[in-house]
Amino acid sequence: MAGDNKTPLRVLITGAAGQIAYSLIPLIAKGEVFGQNQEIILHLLDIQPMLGVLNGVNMEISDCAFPLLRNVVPTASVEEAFKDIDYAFLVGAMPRREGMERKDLLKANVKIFKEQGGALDKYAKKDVRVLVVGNPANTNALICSKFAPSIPKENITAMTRLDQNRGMAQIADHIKTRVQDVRKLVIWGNHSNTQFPDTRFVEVSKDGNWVAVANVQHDAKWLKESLIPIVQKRGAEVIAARKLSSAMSAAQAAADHMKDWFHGTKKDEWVSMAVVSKGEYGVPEGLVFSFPVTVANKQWKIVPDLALDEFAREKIKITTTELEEERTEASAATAE
Ligand SMILES: NC(=O)c1ccc[n+]([C@@H]2O[C@H](COP(=O)([O-])OP(=O)(O)OC[C@H]3O[C@@H](n4cnc5c(N)ncnc54)[C@H](O)[C@@H]3O)[C@@H](O)[C@H]2O)c1
Ligand SMILES: O=C(O)CC[C@H](O)C(=O)O
Repeated sequence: MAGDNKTPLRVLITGAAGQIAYSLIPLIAKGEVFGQNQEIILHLLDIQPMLGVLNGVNMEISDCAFPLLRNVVPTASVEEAFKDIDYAFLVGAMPRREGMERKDLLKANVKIFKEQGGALDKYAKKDVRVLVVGNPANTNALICSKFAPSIPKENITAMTRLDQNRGMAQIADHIKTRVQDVRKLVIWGNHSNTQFPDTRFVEVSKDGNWVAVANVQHDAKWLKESLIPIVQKRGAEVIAARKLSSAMSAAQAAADHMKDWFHGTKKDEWVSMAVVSKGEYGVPEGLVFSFPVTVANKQWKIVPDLALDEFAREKIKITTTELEEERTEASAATAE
């Protein structure tokens, strides 16, 4: 039976009246993140002017009759939203629209994450695990963590899983296989167009064995050069086509990120998560940077000792520089 013998998890989604939340709520409520035996209490935060819309979303949640959903707390109160939460999806922030620069978002959005960092610190459980989705996600996570000193920095992560999923789907399509037969694509750095989708470790399942992509029929130049800008620019391409930021795929990626953090990664599987750097691979300490990780017992661990060639080092430097610049801008914006 759904939820047997388990205390319900309190799961917060911010930006709950928005596009991404609309796709994310059913994934969580159906047990696709925390499992089919785990009851959930959903905390749904949005801003006061959106409470009418949030009420409509809540009516639809009720009409879905989700067996695992014990309760819903729709609110515009930060205190009520963050109270005793176990997991948080911090989605609520302004998305970029056509014609806007990504940097336009930074000033407005980091202030939200300063406030929500404070709320995590004050109201959430001390072992709360947080995924920041709202852009600029890496730097928002850094700011959130700065204002939540009582929460372990390892517990505040940002999302680059959408970039990983995009890249894996592109590779599967290119070499004409199934996406589940591709693994170990690594996203390094920022969730932005400076990110480095690194295909050097990609493996493909062939006749029941995992083999290096180099050993299967593929176009090496496409894999090394063309895939990178395709993944880097995919978000902008979706905005141009939809006139709205990606939402269904972002929700799926958020669910994938949290599911792997909660349940752990499969043997020999790597996933990309933006996590606090302790200097790994020469990335300055404190930046929230996307690395390949494995997860066990709800703890992520950066995959160690991967060789970086000149090409990789150069790409990692570009995205590192952008994140350092964002950190400086965000610190100034949140000091105001
Ligand atoms: N990391 C990623 O891969 C990724 C992918 C797609 C989108 N995003 C980002 O996710 C964010 C949300 O996108 P969306 O399409 O859902 O946007 P949306 O505009 O549809 O929804 C955002 C919601 O957040 C709410 N909000 C604003 N300020 C808030 C606050 N202080 N507290 C709580 N809620 C607040 C808004 O009222 C709105 O309902 C954007 O910043 C977008 O750029 C990130
Ligand atoms: O604003 C952007 O360029 C990207 C929006 C979103 O993060 C995505 O990757 O789809």
